[in-house]
Amino acid sequence: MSIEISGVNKRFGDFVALDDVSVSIPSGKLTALLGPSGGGKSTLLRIIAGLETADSGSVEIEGVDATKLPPQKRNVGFVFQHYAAFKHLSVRRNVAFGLEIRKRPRDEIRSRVDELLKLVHLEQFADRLPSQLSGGQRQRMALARALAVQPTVLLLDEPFGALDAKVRKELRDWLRRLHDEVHVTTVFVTHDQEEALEVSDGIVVINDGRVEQIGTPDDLYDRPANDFVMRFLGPVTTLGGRLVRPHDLHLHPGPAAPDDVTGTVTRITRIGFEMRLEVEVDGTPVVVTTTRNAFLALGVELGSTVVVRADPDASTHLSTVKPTVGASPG
Ligand SMILES: Nc1ncnc2c1ncn2[C@@H]1O[C@H](COP(=O)(O)OP(=O)(O)OP(=O)(O)O)[C@@H](O)[C@H]1O
Repeated sequence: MSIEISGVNKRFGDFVALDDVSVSIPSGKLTALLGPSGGGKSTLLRIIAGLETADSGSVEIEGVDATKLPPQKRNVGFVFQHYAAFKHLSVRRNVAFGLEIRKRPRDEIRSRVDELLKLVHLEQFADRLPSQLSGGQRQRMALARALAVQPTVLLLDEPFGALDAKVRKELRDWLRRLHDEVHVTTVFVTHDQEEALEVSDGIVVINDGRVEQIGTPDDLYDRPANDFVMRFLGPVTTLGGRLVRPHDLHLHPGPAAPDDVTGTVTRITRIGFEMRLEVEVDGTPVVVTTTRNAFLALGVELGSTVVVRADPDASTHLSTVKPTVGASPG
């Protein structure tokens, strides 16, 4: 294990930001800290970086007790959402900065920076100023700069948070490919479940200062530990007091077997290749998503009576809150 966080507590005044957090983050992997805003993700990342100190507990990085080490002695690279570049320095000089202050030989700096600019696909922009780059290019420059000094650990705090959806998605694919090339232990903070599911090897779900679950994207999606994780990781709907994913529900034309749940189709929406149907069951709307072909084969329309059945392999959770209209999130 590369980063061992044990029993970390952090308060800001009376407010408990982290409550007895213990997490093992494996070497060479891309790990997401995922959770809602204010849950404590950034605080945990900053404690790993040494930018914040824990009230109690310890942080070990590659076998070294880093709990009391200042940030510069932890050998971590850091990239924030709003990256502070040196405005008057070229992209090349920005990337070279860490190597220059470490007084590395000029030739070494040049070849290392060339290599990094190639890695982040910014070779042709080496002589531009940061202001002449797009937001996505600037974040790539920030990553190159953080990687320049060969950190043991790369820490990214919502690195693509300020970018528009399309660029975010491109950069997320790019980060995954970059990681497959360099394999540096990387921890990144995100509140976007899709980003975490798509990019990471492992996910730590953090909410209200506590770890809700740790696992692979598949573990979390298919076997959520509780209804919070189930809700946070993808769309859910409620059927018979249990949370279930709308795509794990199937509709069948009647008549029903004795145990079947029947309802009336009250809404039909087409979302791209998918169909989203609301079926009112005992006065509560249940959301079912299906493919367009399956929908057409079913031959239902508004007002049709249908049977709603959950896939026998579906993961479900007892709902601890009152059913709400529609699926959430997404
Ligand atoms: N320096 C500070 N002083 C006081 N409160 C703080 C400080 N830093 C963070 N907090 C509080 O601690 C809580 C956790 O903040 P943190 O930034 O870790 O959350 P987060 O999960 O990263 O959320 P976000 O995605 O919004 O950044 C928040 O309620 C925040 O207001």
